[in-house]
Amino acid sequence: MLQLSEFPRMTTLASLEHAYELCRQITAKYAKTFYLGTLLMPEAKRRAIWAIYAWCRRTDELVDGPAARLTTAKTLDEWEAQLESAFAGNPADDLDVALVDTIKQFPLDIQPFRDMIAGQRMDLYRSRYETFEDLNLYCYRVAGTVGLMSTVVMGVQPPRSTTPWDCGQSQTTPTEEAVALGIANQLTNILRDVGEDARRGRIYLPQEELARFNYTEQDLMNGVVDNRWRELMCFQIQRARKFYAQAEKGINVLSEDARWPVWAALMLYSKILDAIERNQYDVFRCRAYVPNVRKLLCLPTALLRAKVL
Ligand SMILES: CC(C)=CCC/C(C)=C/CC/C(C)=C/CC/C(C)=C/[C@@H]1[C@@H](COP(=O)(O)OP(=O)(O)O)[C@]1(C)CC/C=C(\C)CC/C=C(\C)CCC=C(C)C
Ligand SMILES: Nc1ncnc2c1ncn2[C@@H]1O[C@H](COP(=O)(O)OP(=O)(O)OP(=O)(O)O)[C@@H](O)[C@H]1O
Ligand SMILES: [Mn+2]
Repeated sequence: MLQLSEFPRMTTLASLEHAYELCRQITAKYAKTFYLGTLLMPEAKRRAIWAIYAWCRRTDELVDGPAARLTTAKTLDEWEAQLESAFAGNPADDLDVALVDTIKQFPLDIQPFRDMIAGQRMDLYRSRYETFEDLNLYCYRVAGTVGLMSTVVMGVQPPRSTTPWDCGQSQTTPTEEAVALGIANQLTNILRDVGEDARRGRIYLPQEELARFNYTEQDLMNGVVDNRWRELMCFQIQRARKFYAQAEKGINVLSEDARWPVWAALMLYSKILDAIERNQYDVFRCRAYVPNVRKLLCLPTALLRAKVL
């Protein structure tokens, strides 16, 4: 379990190489889309993203994984204490060895990590969201934060269009765009998993919006796909796309070597929305996914966008 031991450590921790390898394996296993993106990055950044991914995944698993029913507020407090230790340079386990190294290599701020834990706390106590404002806060916490963490690792660089006399000016980090991509991804994830989540008692779609489209919780539980549902989904998809569009504007401010992976991740994840439309919004009976060939076919376009946009 994730409990911090009160006793001095008796076992030795993994080597740095092994710790990063474990993080790589977790990313490759759980997130094919993001893993593909990380393979397009230089080694040092890629390893750091794997370490962050492994930490985010572990945080998510506490409330979403197979042992989630054992998770209490205290578990999350202990997890936060373990995070504080990592930021103080003390790894509590093998995966933390990589995280501690990543924290040394990149100027990461602890706040987005804390905010993500706060997002998982919401999942522990909350299963309904009244307005989009409420849902937006949840999305910032569980996913916008990933954008903030990743941006620090990827770094910024002035866009190519910058005139020579601008050189040397400090580049502002595209914080809002990074958060927007996290939110876009999370909204996509919510739309794809609507049926699965409802069966687990969680409804992320704002209550206010269900009511506006005259679609009830009971309809959701029964997987009703009719005009009310299609119009509701169409509205949700348009909103997610606005967040993707906002995120796109920040990509050319990132370091050149990060632009291709981020374009790739953005394009691949947003294609899940296209898949939902192709399935005529029936997220209850058909899982919306992007086939591997389609993912690969996206890569040259993503590269082109990274080079010219
Ligand atoms: C290529 C790259 C830089 C990727 C970042 C990878 C990373 C560190 C991901 C962490 C994801 C994670 C485990 C988050 C925990 C909470 C959670 C589950 C969020 C959902 C992710 C989906 O993951 P999952 O594997 O569960 O998906 P499936 O359900 O299995 O399909 C989320 C949807 C959120 C993911 C959010 C991001 C990856 C943020 C992206 C933003 C950036 C990389 C910033 C880019 C910068 C600019 C300026 C645009
Ligand atoms: N190329 C595919 N062919 C057939 N089924 C697929 C394919 N991709 C995904 N699926 C189905 O969707 C499930 C999970 O897909 P999902 O889209 O979450 O992929 P993933 O591997 O978790 O990567 P990511 O979430 O990062 O896109 C698979 O277990 C499978 O049922
Ligand atoms: Mn997945």
